Amino acid sequence: MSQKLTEAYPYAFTVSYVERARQHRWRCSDVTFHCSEWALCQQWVQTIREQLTALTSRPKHLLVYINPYGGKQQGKCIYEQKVAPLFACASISTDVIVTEHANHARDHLKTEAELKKYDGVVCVGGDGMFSEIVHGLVSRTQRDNGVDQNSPEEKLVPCTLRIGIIPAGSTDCICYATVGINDPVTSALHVIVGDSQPMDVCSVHHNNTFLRYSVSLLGYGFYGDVLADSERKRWMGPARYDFSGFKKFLTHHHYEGAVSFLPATDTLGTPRDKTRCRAGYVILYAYNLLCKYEVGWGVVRGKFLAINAASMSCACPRSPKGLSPAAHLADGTTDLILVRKCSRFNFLRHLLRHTSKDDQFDMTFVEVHRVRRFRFTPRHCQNDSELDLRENGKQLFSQICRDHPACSSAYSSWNCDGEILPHAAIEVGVHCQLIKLFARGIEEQPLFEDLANPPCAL
Ligand SMILES: Nc1ncnc2c1ncn2[C@@H]1O[C@H](COP(=O)(O)OP(=O)(O)OP(=O)(O)O)[C@@H](O)[C@H]1O
Repeated sequence: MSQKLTEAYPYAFTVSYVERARQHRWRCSDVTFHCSEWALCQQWVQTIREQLTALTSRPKHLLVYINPYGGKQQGKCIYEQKVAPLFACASISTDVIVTEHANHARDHLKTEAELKKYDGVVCVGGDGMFSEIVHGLVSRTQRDNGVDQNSPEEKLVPCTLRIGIIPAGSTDCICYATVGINDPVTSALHVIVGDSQPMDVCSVHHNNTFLRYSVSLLGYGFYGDVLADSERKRWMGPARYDFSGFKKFLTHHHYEGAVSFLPATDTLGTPRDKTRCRAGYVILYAYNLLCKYEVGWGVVRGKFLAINAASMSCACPRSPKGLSPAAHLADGTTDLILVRKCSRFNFLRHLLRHTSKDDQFDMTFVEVHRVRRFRFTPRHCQNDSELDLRENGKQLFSQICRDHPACSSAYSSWNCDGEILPHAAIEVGVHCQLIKLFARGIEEQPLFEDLANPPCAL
């Protein structure tokens, strides 16, 4: 500003606001206003502050957990350099806990954390860290409300606190699927403006015992085998996923069993829709309303190369379409994808379609159902007690099975959001909108960005 103007307008204040950049990235920008009178300047500042304070959706106190070992071990640095200054600028106060061991955040949330003090919980880390927060928060909410998590039929109580993810992991799939990019500044800005994205959570039980929650992928067969194999090759770093994927593709194991499922009604669309779950997608009908239209359980028996349940698209930078491109984040359903035994060539065609425009479900050996609940029972050894694949029993059991001609590779493992489950026989129920994220879903890229997206002050 020229000196003349500065003399005429000596008082100034600066407003920080969110600006949209390319590929769903958000950035913080500033604009400075100049006034001729001090009183007028003060009036503006006070009015803007009052308006911002009146926005109840914006968090004022946050509990932050940082995993210092996630991804490239940059969590602490990312938070301190990129996120903390933005929270300070937006007058958000924080209590920060740097985790000291795995499950530190989960256990702290479950038992000690004074949740009433906060408007939300933020995790700085990857999908594993997010899963810890979900388990801690959901378990705590059920305990506080006297709900028994071990009962598969129990209706779980939704969590009131929203969860923010500051991506600092290796894959950051959940962040990618709910924001459209894994960028710490963008995620921090979604927290600051108080976005809210509800999300479904699947509960996984075995024999009336709670095992885990899942928000993205439950995979038996191919994806379970790849995870189990890659866990034994941690020393290889991220390359282990490619190595184990290739190895398991060549091994080409199939698994026999029965999948029973409760289909969702067609009012919720189908997994083969061309529409995608985007920001602003609203569930028009409450879960209870839909229940009375449910048809009965279906059963599919056979030999499967893969059984996958995708509660979200599972899109990530490696597979931009994801496992189930039309899956919704918060409609109370999961997309059950059954890949029957087929030739290696056909399985490869199916896998390759995840990276192309072609429909990966348009193949005779693939079927997909949008469901609310499902169960899987492996063909061999259907007695539940025999299905305990916990480490101690696993070696002995697989030895017995290998010795039995019909039982060679009878069991795979379930990959539950990147964790291996100890049982093959499981029962899964989807809990509609059990948690909320500081996100808004992936925004459509508008044709005329300036008109469609008015700026939003911090
Ligand atoms: N202080 C800690 N020391 C060791 N492990 C930790 C600590 N804090 C958290 N963890 C565990 O580290 C695991 C991996 O962390 P995180 O998800 O943040 O990173 P990542 O695995 O690199 O990323 P992604 O899950 O996106 O692939 C989590 O399962 C979490 O339980």
